Amino acid sequence: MFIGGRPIYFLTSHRLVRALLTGESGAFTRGLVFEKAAKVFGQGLIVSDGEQHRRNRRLIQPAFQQHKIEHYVDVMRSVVEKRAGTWTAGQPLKLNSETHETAVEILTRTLFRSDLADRAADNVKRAFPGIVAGIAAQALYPYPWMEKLPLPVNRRYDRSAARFHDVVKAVIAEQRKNPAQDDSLLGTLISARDQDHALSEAQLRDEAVTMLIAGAETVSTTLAWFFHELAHHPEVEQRLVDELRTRLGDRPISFQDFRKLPYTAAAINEAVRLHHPNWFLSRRAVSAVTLGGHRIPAGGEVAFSPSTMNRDPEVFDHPLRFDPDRWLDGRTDDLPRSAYMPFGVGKHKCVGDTYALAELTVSIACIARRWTLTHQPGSHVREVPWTTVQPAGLIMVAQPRRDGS
Ligand code: HEM
Repeated sequence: MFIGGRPIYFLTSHRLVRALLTGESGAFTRGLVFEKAAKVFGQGLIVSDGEQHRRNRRLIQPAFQQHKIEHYVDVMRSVVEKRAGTWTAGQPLKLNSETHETAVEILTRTLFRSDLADRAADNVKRAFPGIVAGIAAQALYPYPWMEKLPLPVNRRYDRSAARFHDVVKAVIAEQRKNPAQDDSLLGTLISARDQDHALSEAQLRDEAVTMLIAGAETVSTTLAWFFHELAHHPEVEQRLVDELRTRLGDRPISFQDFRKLPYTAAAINEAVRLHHPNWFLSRRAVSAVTLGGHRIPAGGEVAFSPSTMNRDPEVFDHPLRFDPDRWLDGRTDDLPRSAYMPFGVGKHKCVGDTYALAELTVSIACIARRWTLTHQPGSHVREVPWTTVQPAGLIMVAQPRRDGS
């Protein structure tokens, strides 16, 4: 395929994608998609490469250790319960907006110190739409000079990115004054040291912005698709709610409960498979390389689509069917390692994978025990590839769940 006259080598084989991501096939850097987003991500993990990436990744990883996630789970639960507590019976909900606002709120409240999170959350939410539209539009421009045109989408992107950076910078300055006793994600990044190397102020800003954007878009769309599927599969919903009720009773969910919820975990895994948020990821060849029998020149762009790979009929039977049991009844036990890589592999594997699964589990447990969500009559849901694959037109109606239903 071609974008802006530039050839893109599109991989459809999961084995080749694994070889690409693990470096087995030769050396690759981040490539087109990520470079386009550097205006907002700066040199954050998702954009950087080489020694800088390796060093920063080592410093950032501890912020996602289990004991940290256990603490974030309490924050996640209180945010979701508060948000779902504002819904009223029969209220139509633009579900993707609901899940997005909730995800942004969770990220700001886990990332920033609690006394600074409120103001930051409001400003971050306001800047988000302009950033998301800007990233998506500029990634699709056929020619780089189009980014400089005074188009409304470009101007709004610049303004929103500047606002986003200012908010994050102000919080960092505040939190750096008093790093002791700071158990927020940013606090962990501020205190992180590796042979006396610490993250600079600009690096802290880039990493915080990266977490906010990479973390909110992915989880929120997955969650919206999850409830879309649940509404179409009442038998799955019933088993899920039964499991949540039997294993949790009326008590609030904690990190320790996760392993007691195998059916919930399988349903989440199935939603991530069927509705993977990333439809287009890329790399660039450092030097000429042969991949799947094709020669890719130095500088050649190579792309792949997790959304499409996860629907490969050679890997998954009835790939378009939402079927959590496929993860429980042995059908997927012998999949090759490369066949299902929802969080990627290799040095750029998702740093927030455990965080993401925790957030999905907590959100589902809090919402599904309290509400039944059904599609608003007449609503027509479509997949729209944007920064993630969006569920356009997803309007759902909330009804309080009755005992036994
Ligand atoms: C359902 C949720 C999520 C999915 C499916 C997902 C998926 C992925 C994938 C496939 C990659 C690798 C991209 C590549 O190789 O080019 C990635 C990277 C990344 N993700 Fe996630 N992600 C999710 C949630 C999150 C969350 C919640 C955060 C942060 C709190 C996060 C932060 C990142 C970062 C920073 C990277 C870049 C890591 C690096 O390059 O070292 N993600 N994610």
